[in-house]
Amino acid sequence: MKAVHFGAGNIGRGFVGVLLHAGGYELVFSDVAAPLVEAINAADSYIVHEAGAGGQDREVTGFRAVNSATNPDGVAAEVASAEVVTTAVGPTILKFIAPHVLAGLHQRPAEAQPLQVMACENAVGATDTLKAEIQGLAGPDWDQLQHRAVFANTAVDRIVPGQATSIGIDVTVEPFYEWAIESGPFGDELPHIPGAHFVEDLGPYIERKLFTVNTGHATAAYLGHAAGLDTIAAALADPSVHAGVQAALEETSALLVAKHGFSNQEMTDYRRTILERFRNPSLPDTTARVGRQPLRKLSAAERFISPAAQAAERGLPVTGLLRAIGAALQFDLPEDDQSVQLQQKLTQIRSGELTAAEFTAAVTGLTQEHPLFAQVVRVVARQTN
Ligand SMILES: NC(=O)c1ccc[n+]([C@@H]2O[C@H](COP(=O)([O-])OP(=O)(O)OC[C@H]3O[C@@H](n4cnc5c(N)ncnc54)[C@H](O)[C@@H]3O)[C@@H](O)[C@H]2O)c1
Ligand SMILES: O=P(O)(O)OC[C@@H](O)[C@@H](O)[C@H](O)[C@H](O)CO
Repeated sequence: MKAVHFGAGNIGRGFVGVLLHAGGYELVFSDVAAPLVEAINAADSYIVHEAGAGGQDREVTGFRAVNSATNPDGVAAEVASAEVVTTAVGPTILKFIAPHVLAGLHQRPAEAQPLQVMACENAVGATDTLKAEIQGLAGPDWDQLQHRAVFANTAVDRIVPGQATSIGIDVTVEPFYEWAIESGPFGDELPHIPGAHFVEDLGPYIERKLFTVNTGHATAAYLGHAAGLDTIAAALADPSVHAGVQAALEETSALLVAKHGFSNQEMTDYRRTILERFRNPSLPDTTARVGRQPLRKLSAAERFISPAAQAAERGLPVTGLLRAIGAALQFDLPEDDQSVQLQQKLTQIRSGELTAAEFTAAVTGLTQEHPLFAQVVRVVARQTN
């Protein structure tokens, strides 16, 4: 059995790769970073260090890497003969993966078992996004190709911070992980991934993950950064940041209870576990990494606006989420392109070239009629006065 995994970065090697290896798949990483591809091909094994209570070292073997920028034909051939394709590249990169999967489907024998495709990104319906990109590129050929693959959405959870270059392709991760995968698309042929759990309805799982782990994480990052703190652990040790994270998460929990029927106790326990994970002293994680790409994080389907919009529609409180959104606007990091773009837009508001309402509509996708719109406009106006 072979799995092609796009994106040999932190979560690719430290989570998806290690579980696919444990499931018995031969691993083919595909990436565009030439030094990384070379380093993977120069190694016979790498170690995933689980840092923290109960953590173990796990060895991954049986892998190689193909550079999709310089060898797209090689990647297509690997996809054509694989059982599984996974991605961990970031939701905005999926459109660049689509041509490679499509080329592989073209070459795949029509009688082969359908390729099992799963995008492992922090986004609702990431595999659907990838499928739509592939289908769009295929055009009329899709009628004939669509039977050659099945597409399942997933929710992945494991904190994998930025890695020290000194450890090569080894990866330091937290011991905790969760991988929930939609079962329906596979019929009786589930992929063999030990530790993953297959669920009929992924909706509650992905929203609970994105609106708790990622909302809490991003709130800690933005409030922490605004307070001049560089690590997530330091941010959570600050009473004001901690209170801000608690407030935002109590609001998203209230939404998840109302929408998906989780119990209050379940959500209290889930939040407690997550805060302990964020504080893991063995896992240095930075406000820069967790806050990366603030424009993505402030977009409509993401960890702040989506839960806040849904809460506002139900008349639930959003004060904590609005404070987090205000802190996100202060994320000013020259090495992060989206932070630079965000600060440029805020400068345009200060100079009168853009209004707070125009900014809110463009960045969050909210319309003027939405019950959250005016509240976000006020936050933006406060940050730019
Ligand atoms: N790190 C985490 O804690 C974590 C946890 C859960 C989910 N995720 C999600 O996993 C995804 C990846 O995050 P990460 O932290 O591993 O990032 P990362 O930057 O460490 O890894 C991304 C990799 O994708 C590669 N890449 C970029 N463009 C590519 C392309 N066109 N083709 C192939 N490879 C390409 C990059 O070179 C890099 O190696 C994101 O969607 C993230 O939200 C991350
Ligand atoms: O990867 P992002 O940029 O969507 O979010 C940053 C972190 O919150 C994220 O990578 C978490 O570490 C991860 O989602 C934990 O499962």
